[in-house]
Amino acid sequence: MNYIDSKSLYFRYRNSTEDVLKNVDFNANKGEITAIIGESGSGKSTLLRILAGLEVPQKGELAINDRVLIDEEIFIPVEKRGIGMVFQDYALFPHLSVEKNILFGMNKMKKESASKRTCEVLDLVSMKEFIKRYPHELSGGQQQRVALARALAPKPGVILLDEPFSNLDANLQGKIRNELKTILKTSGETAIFVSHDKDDLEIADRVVILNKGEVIQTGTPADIFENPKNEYVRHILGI
Ligand SMILES: Nc1ncnc2c1ncn2[C@@H]1O[C@H](COP(=O)(O)OP(=O)(O)OP(=O)(O)O)[C@@H](O)[C@H]1O
Repeated sequence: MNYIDSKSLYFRYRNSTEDVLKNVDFNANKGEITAIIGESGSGKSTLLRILAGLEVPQKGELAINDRVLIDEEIFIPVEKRGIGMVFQDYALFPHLSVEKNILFGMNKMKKESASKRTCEVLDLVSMKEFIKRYPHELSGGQQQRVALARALAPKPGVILLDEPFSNLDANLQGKIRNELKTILKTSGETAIFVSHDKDDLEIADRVVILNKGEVIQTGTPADIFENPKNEYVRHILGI
């Protein structure tokens, strides 16, 4: 069975008459990086929000590591899923230092272990010397790494990233992309990220292409580049 296993997800926003996700099956293997890619409005962020527990699908099933999070009877809310999240704007607490931002997510852990883990994750993202700084004293790329460290700190098993590269300038994007891959692979987390940029696919083990709320194609980046299913996929890949 897949580490993340979802079946027939349907989702519609409350004030809308249209399904934003239609019959979406989404799977991911343990320790792999999956990219969700598609045009603006195709439902990428909505799918990520459903995996996180921030939105409730009208229909469908979701299990992570054999634990049912959504089915006809069960809905496990966001705070009980233990999933790490990194949002577009990094969402660091501005009034807390880097250290306190990271400790925040480990409030149930013993102080000593939490401090040790904070150093460990800051080391992983090469930000150890910034431990006492505040978010406004960091560049966009550094804030992104702190946000990543915060999400990784409790060892969540699954980490979700919404457009992790979109706020960085083009020069930085390539560098951070490769760093992110190394960090995620070192941590062993199963990672899902949303993107609209085909260049981001180079760090993915698997790709899921969405169009108008439907999964059009899934596979390794090489598979998809070699055998694009239709014109839409070609368009997304820029080929
Ligand atoms: N809160 C909301 N209420 C109603 N409709 C919404 C809401 N949020 C998003 N939508 C609609 O749902 C659809 C999918 O949105 P979503 O944000 O998931 O797309 P996306 O692929 O992530 O887009 P982008 O690349 O622009 O971020 C869009 O048509 C959008 O207008």
